Amino acid sequence: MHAPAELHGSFCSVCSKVLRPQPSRQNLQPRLRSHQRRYSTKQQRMAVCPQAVSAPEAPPSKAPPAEVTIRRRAPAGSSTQPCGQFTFKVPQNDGEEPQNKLEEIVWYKAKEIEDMKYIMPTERLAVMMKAAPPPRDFIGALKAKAEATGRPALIAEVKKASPSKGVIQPNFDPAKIAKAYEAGGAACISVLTCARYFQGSFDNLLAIRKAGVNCPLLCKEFVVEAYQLFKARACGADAVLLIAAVLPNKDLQYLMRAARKIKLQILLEVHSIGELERVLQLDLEGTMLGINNRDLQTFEVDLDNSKIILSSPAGQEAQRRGLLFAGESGIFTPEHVTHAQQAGCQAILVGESLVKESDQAAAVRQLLA
Ligand SMILES: O=C(O)c1ccccc1NCC(=O)[C@H](O)[C@H](O)COP(=O)(O)O
Repeated sequence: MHAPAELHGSFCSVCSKVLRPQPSRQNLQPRLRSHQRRYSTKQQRMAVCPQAVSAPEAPPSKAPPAEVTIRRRAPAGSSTQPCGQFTFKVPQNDGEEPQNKLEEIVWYKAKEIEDMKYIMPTERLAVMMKAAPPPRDFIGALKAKAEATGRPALIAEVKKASPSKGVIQPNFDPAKIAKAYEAGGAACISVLTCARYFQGSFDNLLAIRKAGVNCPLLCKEFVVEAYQLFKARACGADAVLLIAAVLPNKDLQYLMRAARKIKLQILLEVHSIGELERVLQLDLEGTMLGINNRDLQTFEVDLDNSKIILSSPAGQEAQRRGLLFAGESGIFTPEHVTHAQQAGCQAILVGESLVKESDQAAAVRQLLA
């Protein structure tokens, strides 16, 4: 099978976007601005992207709302990267340390994706994707459950370990856990696929889908490239997580379009008002929003985060537009579920409090009581 037309072409090794040959000066501006955001000095930008040498500086945009910036790391190895008609010089940032855990994870992803592509080139993945079972309506399942029960619908997470808690469930059988969640009344299942930081895997996604779990599946990954979307769909995912703190709007827009092409729905995660304001500028078709109560830099959980964000003008605007919200992280009790509901969430995403129990079906029933 051929990848969708838009996905043909070479990826820029610096910003992971598809590069089209000979862009006009006008089309160059958004990409330039994205590089300018990532590399603070002109000197750094020129080292990274030769286009920046010949093109004029982008005009300063309106002051952005305060939000987390995760820097993208250049691939290790050669100082030049061939990329279609272009050759990019990449900074040799050996010895530079990530500023926080999220940045560390995102930097590691570049290397991980390189290895994944070596093991399974995109062409083979495309064949596997074609053979995958048809996608199910993730957002529809949440809406239907919330309407039927009058309570937030549950996305129950298959999560063995996390950077903040270490191993949460040593007795980890992903398909068994997913079946228990379904039996307990979960509307959807989230599957962490990140191996290094969560001891997850894409094989877990595949195993859960093959075990006959009917709930739609979310691939919980730190997506920075379209390759990961193909992998998610090939392994039976119905939706995929995109994190606003990790991706600037240009990258989000591109990945969202790529996801729609392969019929993956999107859970777009924000954790600040600034991020919500920013993502509301995007085309959000086939997308629901998640509000993470966990600060992904400090790991601190504040259940009021959903309320603060949803009661802001941007939160009100999103609700007027009929967008579905999930409250994520730190939900342990039925009172916490009510708290999320009162904040305006029609769904909740819960991992630790359910997965650590030996009877996960009972844990789901108790949480939703
Ligand atoms: O869970 C973490 O420690 C973590 C650290 C860094 C980035 C992401 C992290 N978690 C991903 C999630 O968003 C949670 O797994 C999910 O919201 C469920 O949270 P919880 O119910 O608190 O397990």
